[in-house]
Amino acid sequence: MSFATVRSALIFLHRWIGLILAPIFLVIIVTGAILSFRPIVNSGPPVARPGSSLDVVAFKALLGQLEARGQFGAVSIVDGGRSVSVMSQNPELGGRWEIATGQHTPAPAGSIDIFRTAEGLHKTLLLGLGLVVEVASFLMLAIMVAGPFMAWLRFRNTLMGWHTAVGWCLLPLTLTSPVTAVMLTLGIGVGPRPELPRAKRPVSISEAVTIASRDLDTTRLAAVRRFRGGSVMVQIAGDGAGTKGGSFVVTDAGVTPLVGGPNLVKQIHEGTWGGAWSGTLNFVISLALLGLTVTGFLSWFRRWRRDRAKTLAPGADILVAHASQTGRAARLATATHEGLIAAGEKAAIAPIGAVKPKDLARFRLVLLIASTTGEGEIPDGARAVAKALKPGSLKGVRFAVLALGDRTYTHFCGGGQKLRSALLSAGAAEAVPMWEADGDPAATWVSWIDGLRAELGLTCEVPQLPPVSAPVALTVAARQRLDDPARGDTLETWRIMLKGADDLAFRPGDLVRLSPSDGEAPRSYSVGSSSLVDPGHIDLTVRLHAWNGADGTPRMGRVSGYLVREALDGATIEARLDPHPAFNPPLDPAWPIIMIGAGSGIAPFPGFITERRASGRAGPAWLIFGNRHRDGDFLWRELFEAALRDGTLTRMDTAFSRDPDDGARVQARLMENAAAVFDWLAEKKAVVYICGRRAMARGVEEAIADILVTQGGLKPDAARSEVSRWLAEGRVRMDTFD
Ligand SMILES: Cc1cc2nc3c(=O)[nH]c(=O)nc-3n(C[C@H](O)[C@H](O)[C@H](O)COP(=O)(O)O)c2cc1C
Repeated sequence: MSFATVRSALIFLHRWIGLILAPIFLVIIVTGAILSFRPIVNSGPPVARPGSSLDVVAFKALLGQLEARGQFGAVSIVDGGRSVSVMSQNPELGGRWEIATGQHTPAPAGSIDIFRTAEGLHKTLLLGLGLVVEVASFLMLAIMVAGPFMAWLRFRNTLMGWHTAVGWCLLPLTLTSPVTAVMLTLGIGVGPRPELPRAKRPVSISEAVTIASRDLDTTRLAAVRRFRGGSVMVQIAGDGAGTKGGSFVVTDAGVTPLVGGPNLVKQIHEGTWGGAWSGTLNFVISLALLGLTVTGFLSWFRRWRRDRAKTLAPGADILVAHASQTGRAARLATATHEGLIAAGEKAAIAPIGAVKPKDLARFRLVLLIASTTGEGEIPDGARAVAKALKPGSLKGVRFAVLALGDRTYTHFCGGGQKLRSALLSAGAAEAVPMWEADGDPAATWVSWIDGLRAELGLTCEVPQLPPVSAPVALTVAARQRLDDPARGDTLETWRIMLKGADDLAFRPGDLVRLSPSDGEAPRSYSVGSSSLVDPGHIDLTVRLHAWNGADGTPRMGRVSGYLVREALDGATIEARLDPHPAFNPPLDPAWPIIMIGAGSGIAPFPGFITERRASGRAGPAWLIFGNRHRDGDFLWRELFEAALRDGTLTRMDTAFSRDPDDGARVQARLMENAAAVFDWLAEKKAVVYICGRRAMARGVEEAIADILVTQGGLKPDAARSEVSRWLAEGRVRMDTFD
């Protein structure tokens, strides 16, 4: 059995035992805290009554009267021997009695002996449930011992952070209470009980005083109370001058001194071994235990509430799901959902990657709009879905797919096809055949909805769709080589600044799509500027795609070759400007972000920085950039260094894979800074933007999952599905290319 398996079993037990027994733990801990005051309150000098003596005859007469009236459990001599304090539930007996006159001062109405009540609750829950308390002590000890195996000690100012820190740092202290409780239950360290003479019949308190008078100086009587097996315990006070007091057990057969050294385990448990200060220590322990119970419960409750909030619209029976890379499928799904709701259907909407398979199975109909990315691949946020669906898990679910694609790619609508196969393998039934949209999907989408209405009897109002992307004519306004060719093996990369005829609306991360006239696949370039700062210019970072053909002749990518070699200053470029909301920076510039870019994947981030700086209230931002050489291709170096100086960037790390003194890639930089990355992810709730080659993005995704394992204590599977969920929900965003 691996450590991870043991650990997850411990986590499970810790959580569920803690939760189920929380009410009992709370009773035991709170009453323990109250009882810890007993040694503090009672820490005066030991019972001794110098000089005074009790009028035993009058005392016995009073006892006789009291016994005639009813039951009572204990009597103590107070007021220098002039009065007795009687403990009884019966208000006619409880309170003070003057011995000489027999005058009764009842205990104030409603008064309860707080320590006795607390003790009753602490030991038996006041319901005779001593066994439950004993079992709870064992389980409390077990979950406390399991605690440190669940998370390493790290200080974080969160509920769980405090829970872990208190659990770790005060462990030796907090363990004392349950350990001594368990020892007392098991009789460890308790020592043999004194042999007591057997009582033939129970004795009353007054009888016991009479029997005790034969052997003991009862004028120094301090207290008398009922004891085990029908006996009575008598406490005799010392005289403060040599004659010691003591406790004696009285039966009908005679008087036996209660001997035996102090029971250390009991004293530790009760905090009586050092008087007031050991009581105070016990109080601190109780507070720590209380803190652990409350913080543990509250963090579970918060997580439970968060998970519940994530449950898709509970009454819905139709799910409009989307798998979208650049936002089109998501926009169409939103419009579909709005149309269904407007027509009175009960529908929910979600990115399919964010829906758990068991939640998917809840819907009678799933309408999936899925695009394709890469070479016929499923969009990043939905990639995990295909793997997560188990055969047969979607029996009874019907689905319909609208696949978005572009026929200029080899694997037309490959993403939609793969997701369709995954749904079929999971046992879902296809309600209508899959539709495929080429290019702008608006018209196909409308026909698809018509088909759903006709074939499935769905009602759906089709809203007017805004155009997906706008054709624009852009002029090359300026060009600047970003790498340093003098360094040899850098990759030729250019900043190309484009200008529109009019002001344009765009955000960093949007895409400028260029379609070569010869039918080759279109290429999209990330916008590295923001119209919120300068609506007149679009900045691109373009790497020349160059290689040697089979015959050794140098070749160039159609689009990048055109941009870098042919479209010189003043040239006009026909393009489309595609919004890419999935890769725009957060609208709130104060939101923390981590930007990870490698090579020309840095393209959108100059725009992120510029937009956040212009807002005047940029939150924490961390850039991790990788390329070949620090000297040759640290793209946009001046801009980022200036951003570090002015605070727009909080932190910058670089990885130069071909520098002898570095050699690392961005993934390695993440792993080296795992604790900080975890802090940004888990505490700052940073959104992660990853831009670059697909392989790099996958490597970063794995590094993040590793960090959740090493820093967050997740199991590898759980960490991977957490990252998939983040991808689907937009906490981790990718803009990748091959
Ligand atoms: C980088 C990239 C790769 C693409 N690869 C394919 C592909 O292999 N097959 C295909 O049919 N469409 C492909 N497309 C086209 C998209 O699927 C299509 O534009 C779709 O409408 C985008 O929808 P989305 O915004 O929801 O991601 C690709 C688009 C981009 C930007």
